[in-house]
Amino acid sequence: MTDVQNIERLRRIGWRGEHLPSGDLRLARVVAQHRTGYELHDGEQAFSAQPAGHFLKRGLDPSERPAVGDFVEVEAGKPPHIVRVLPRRTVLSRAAAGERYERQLIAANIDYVLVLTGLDGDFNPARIERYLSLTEDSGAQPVVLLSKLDTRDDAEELLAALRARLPDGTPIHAINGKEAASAELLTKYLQLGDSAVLVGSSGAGKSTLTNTLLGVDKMATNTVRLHDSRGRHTTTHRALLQLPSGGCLIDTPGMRELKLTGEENLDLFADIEALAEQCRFADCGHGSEPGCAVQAALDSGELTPERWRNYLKLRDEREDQAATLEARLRRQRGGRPIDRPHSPRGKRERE
Ligand SMILES: Nc1nc2c(ncn2[C@@H]2O[C@H](COP(=O)(O)OP(=O)(O)OP(=O)(O)O)[C@@H](O)[C@H]2O)c(=O)[nH]1
Ligand SMILES: [Zn+2]
Repeated sequence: MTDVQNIERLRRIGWRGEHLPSGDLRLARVVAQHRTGYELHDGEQAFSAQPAGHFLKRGLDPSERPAVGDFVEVEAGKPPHIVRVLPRRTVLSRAAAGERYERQLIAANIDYVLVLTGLDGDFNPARIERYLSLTEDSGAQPVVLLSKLDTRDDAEELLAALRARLPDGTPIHAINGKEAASAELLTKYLQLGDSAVLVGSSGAGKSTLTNTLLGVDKMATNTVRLHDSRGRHTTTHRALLQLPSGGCLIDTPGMRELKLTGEENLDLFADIEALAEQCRFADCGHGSEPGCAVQAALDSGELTPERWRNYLKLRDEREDQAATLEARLRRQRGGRPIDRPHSPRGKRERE
């Protein structure tokens, strides 16, 4: 049973609701997801749990299953069972890699998405924009982190270029993830009751930074290892850790593919969309049409070709994904998938 005291402890690991579970149910947070089940924490102790049968139903949208960061109701038993996922404050998701369209939850109930990129060969502003587009609908605040500040002398220039490229007000911090003093400035995002998820490609320095923030080599020594049926090691999928500063940090494994879900607005590129609105032709292809505002901005240098290319790439991907999502939803509703009608092309002059 979860009582008022337990609620206070849960607040220390990010719980914001007023909800008290009924009867014998207990409230807990999902801290890790393994192939064989979940690891939960109730603010006092960790314990393992299995999802109730209804979460395993075929065809269930994966986003309806418990994910790291979720607050869940648990029924006592051996093992305990997760019976309900409580409404999420925020949620970060992506489309899973692979043929089939599937929305995959990265983390739930997070306040900040820490987008980590190394200032070494990993540095790639287009990838940062991709991460920021995914973050846009999450409800959480993105924070851009650049690690490996110690590895280059021209970091200031890279930073200035990135600041100019990203929307005003996007927090950007460059750090040496190996040094506590350098990572210290991140504790403002990691106070008691705060939750943050750390994302970035493999090798960006996520584990290094996590260890530095923990102050001990916890990831290396405390990584839960499970044997799968073939006897190989499988490490935890994702894990939520409480840091000395009080906040909870969700570390994610490097994600090779980060597809948009199709629901993004691409707010990051609102200025480009506004530009395109000013072209003489409503359906301007932004090639060699007369009166093209995009070409004019490219010519004047107001818009850089890299940013324009990345916008087109993300926009096309979003559109493809949105069409796939629509078809999938239609199939789920029992209807036949219908191709989206193509809009008639041809030049129409704006009124
Ligand atoms: N010089 C320097 N090296 C760093 C820094 N951060 C990480 N590294 C190094 O970069 C390499 C990769 O770091 P990891 O922390 O393992 O990267 P990761 O993001 O956890 O990678 P995955 O576990 O594959 O997702 C390691 O050799 C780290 O020592 C930094 O700020 N400065
Ligand atoms: Zn145009």
